[in-house]
Amino acid sequence: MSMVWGMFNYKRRILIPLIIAVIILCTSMTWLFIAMYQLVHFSEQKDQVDRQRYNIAALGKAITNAESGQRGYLLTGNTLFLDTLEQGRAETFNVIAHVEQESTGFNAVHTELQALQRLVHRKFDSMDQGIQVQLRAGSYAAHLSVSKDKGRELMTQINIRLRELDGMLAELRAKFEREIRERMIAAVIGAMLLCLLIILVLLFSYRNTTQLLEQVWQSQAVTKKLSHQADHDLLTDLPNRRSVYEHLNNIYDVSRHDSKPFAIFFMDLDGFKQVNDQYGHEVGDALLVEVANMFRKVLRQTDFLARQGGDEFVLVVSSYLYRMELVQLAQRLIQLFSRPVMVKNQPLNIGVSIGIAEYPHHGKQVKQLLHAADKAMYASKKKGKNCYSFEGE
Ligand SMILES: Nc1nc2c(ncn2[C@@H]2O[C@H](COP(=O)(O)OP(=O)(O)OP(=O)(O)O)[C@@H](O)[C@H]2O)c(=O)[nH]1
Repeated sequence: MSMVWGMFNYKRRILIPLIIAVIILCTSMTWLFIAMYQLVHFSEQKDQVDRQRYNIAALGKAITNAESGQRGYLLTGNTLFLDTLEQGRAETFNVIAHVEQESTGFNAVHTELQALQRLVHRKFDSMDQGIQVQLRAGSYAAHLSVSKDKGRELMTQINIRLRELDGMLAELRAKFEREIRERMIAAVIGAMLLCLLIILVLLFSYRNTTQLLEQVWQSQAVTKKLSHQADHDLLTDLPNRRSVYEHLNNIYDVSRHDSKPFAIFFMDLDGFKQVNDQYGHEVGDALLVEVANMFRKVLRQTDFLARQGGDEFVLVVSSYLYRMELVQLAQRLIQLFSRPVMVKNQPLNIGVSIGIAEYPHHGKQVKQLLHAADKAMYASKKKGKNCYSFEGE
């Protein structure tokens, strides 16, 4: 019952902390997950911005290349320069396509890029115009200086746009770096919280498990003690009358099955009442304890000794071959009282009367055998005490 109550208490004690632990666990896991997700997201964004900045630099270079091709042609008339112009144009539009592709998600950059694209188209149109005029004129035309100025102005505007774009991207990069730093801190806090929680849960479960085990051990010890008390005599710690019947029934089953004999010694102390009367019950009790110890010393491990009640003891001998062994054992028991028993510095003169009954000679049932041994013990008393008798002899 106490164990069940202990288990109930244990459950109640762990339920609330367990719920709290689960809530903290879920929160910190979600926190950690979000922080990690954002960390990856912002890192990707930052990489995208870095690629954009690289593209912007490449775009400036490509336009300059195309322009140098155009200038070369205008100044020298060598058509090889037109190849440089075309390469520059192709590179420029290739980079613009890249930049456009990468600018999804950055609205401001996208708008700025569209404005830049318009300028680039105008710049190339102006370059083409210059080339057309030169082609028609057949040589370097002086009026080309007008379109040259226009081209310069467009290039200046393009460069301004490119710088602005780069500035915007640099700001975006710094923003993403800040976000990444914050998410990293959040992730570290989440991980630490998780670790702390795991340690707390481990400590908590260790403590509660230990307590539960202690409770179980304690209740097992109590149960064992109670069961021992139920089967044993409190004074001598010998098995009690209840155990005698239990043991005899077991021995009887085995002996009947194996066709082996066993013997019951019914022993009653002689002169015990006088010790009680003369020295008091305390000394009488101590004498009973001392007698139990003296009996134990001369018995074998297979022998079973019990206190039947008062100054009566029962001994069950289950492993012997000849009756002679029983006689020798009875004589050894009687011999124990050949000298006074010393109890609380008092020499006490007592003896023991023994009645012996054997299975199967003196009875085929446990009750019958016990009765026969008891009867034989009375025969010993009648014979003058401090001796042994076999039933019916
Ligand atoms: N001190 C003590 N005395 C007990 C206990 N149980 C029974 N007695 C006493 O033991 C005595 C047993 O009586 P008897 O067996 O007639 O006494 P006895 O002097 O041995 O007499 P015989 O058997 O005829 O030799 C009684 O006086 C009981 O009161 C006990 O646990 N402690």
